[in-house]
Amino acid sequence: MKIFNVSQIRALDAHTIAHEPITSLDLMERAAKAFVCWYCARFDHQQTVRIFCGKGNNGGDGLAIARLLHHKEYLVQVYVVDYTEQASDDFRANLERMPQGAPLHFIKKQDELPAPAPGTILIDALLGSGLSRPVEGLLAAVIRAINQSEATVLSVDIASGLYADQPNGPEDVIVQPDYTVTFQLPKLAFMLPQNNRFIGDWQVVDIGLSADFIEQESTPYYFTDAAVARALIRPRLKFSHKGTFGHALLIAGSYGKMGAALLAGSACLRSGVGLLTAHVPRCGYSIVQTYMPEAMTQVDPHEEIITALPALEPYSVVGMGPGLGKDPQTLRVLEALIAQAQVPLVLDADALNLLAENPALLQKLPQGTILTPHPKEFQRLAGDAAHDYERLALARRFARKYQVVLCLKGGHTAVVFPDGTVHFNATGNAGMATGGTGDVLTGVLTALLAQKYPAEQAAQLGVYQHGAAGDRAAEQRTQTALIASDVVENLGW
Ligand SMILES: NC(=O)C1=CN([C@@H]2O[C@H](COP(=O)(O)OP(=O)(O)OC[C@H]3O[C@@H](n4cnc5c(N)ncnc54)[C@H](O)[C@@H]3O)[C@@H](O)[C@H]2O)[C@@H](O)CC1
Ligand SMILES: [K+]
Repeated sequence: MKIFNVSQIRALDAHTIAHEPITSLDLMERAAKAFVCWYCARFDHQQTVRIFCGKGNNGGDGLAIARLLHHKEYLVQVYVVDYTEQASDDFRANLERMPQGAPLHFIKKQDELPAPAPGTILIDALLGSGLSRPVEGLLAAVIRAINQSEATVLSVDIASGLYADQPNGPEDVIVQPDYTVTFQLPKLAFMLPQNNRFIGDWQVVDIGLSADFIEQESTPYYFTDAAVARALIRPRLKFSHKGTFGHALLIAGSYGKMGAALLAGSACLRSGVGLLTAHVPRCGYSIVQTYMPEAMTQVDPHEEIITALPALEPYSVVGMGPGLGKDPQTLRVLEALIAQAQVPLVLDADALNLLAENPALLQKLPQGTILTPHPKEFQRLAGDAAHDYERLALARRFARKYQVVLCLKGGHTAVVFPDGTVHFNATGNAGMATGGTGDVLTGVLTALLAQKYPAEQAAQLGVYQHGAAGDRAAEQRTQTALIASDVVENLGW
């Protein structure tokens, strides 16, 4: 799925209106119906709905939603926030369509706001993607009141006050919804952690905007949902043998951190690899042999850390990083690996920290390398960013410059390709913010590269499946109780 900026969204609306063709008013009606369909599947007639409308097209949506819910005999109260003389044509048209007897109120001053009523649902249709400046005055007062109420808050298209494709200021007044129901395509703002409070649980509803336009319009931003991920999966053919699925080498672990090697190794085994060899310090020998009988174990000469690179000939991919530590001898191994590898690499955790401390190595990374930093590791690699939009720009430059695939881990992990395109991931949950889940991801990616998935697709599919396994694990155990080995147990596609 593509993610468009605001001017592309406007062009998409205009193209649909001109070429379907459809009037903008009918398109608004379609959007309102899609919202109402989503709403009626979740909320019953008992709950009063208060709909707050601005005077642009987002407000027009709100009026149309109010009319449709009123006809369905929901208990609707409509509040038009009358902060300006100007109003969009489709807002006016929907105001005229408002049925006689529908409870319609105009708010011109803050003291005309309704008193909070527990148990109501608030629909926020004040401002949508047309936001062009910080919210002030009466609108800001209404947004503050919405945020202070204890009601369930639903934003139409996007939270009022939130920019769809650029950073807000720290003082901006923005609705904090429980849900955002957005039209046709997700917005870039939904992908970024800094907007956490202003998104809620977001859902896309289809309003039939031009598929041709969406297909042809180019964008650097994409969303990897179930359909995209499914299309990436390669079937395991009947006459395949273990050689078909590659032989992975995993260099991981140190004294006290063998768990990281086990998590990465077991995830690799559960992700379809043909053969796995784990290269671990001597202290890890019986640990690995006992916990992962399916893996072969190669021991390092050193008791506690990795100090030697094994011969690379047998392997179709090398994963390095989980639980390594940053000993200078381990750095030598990373240098040798980067110099000698003729196969793709997955570098994670301390391998990334070693890279950050020795940036000359970045230039030498082999084609098809995948790096999997969390935000702190990325900061060490690429430097500071003032906000998430800047971090994203930094990530795109970094991936282009070093021709690597970057998995910037987070709520919607950003998989950045060497061409600078960004593929945000749909799956995963906050239960996965716990030690070891990153090691699991390293194992999954290593297995996919072993199976000859190109690095871009390995990263996109691996990140998706890792998150999907985490979602299944959270369903079984709750997010609170989820641990990294539950993610391994739930891998599989
Ligand atoms: N164009 C279309 O065909 C469709 C538009 N739709 C809706 O239309 C929305 C976009 O509508 P608009 O472009 O009319 O814009 P909005 O409804 O988001 O905003 C209305 C107007 O408010 C003004 N404004 C911007 N920032 C402001 C601020 N901080 N304080 C006060 N006023 C401010 C601007 O002049 C803007 O045009 C979408 O989010 C969506 O909800 C949907 O009906 C689907 C179809
Ligand atoms: K809104």
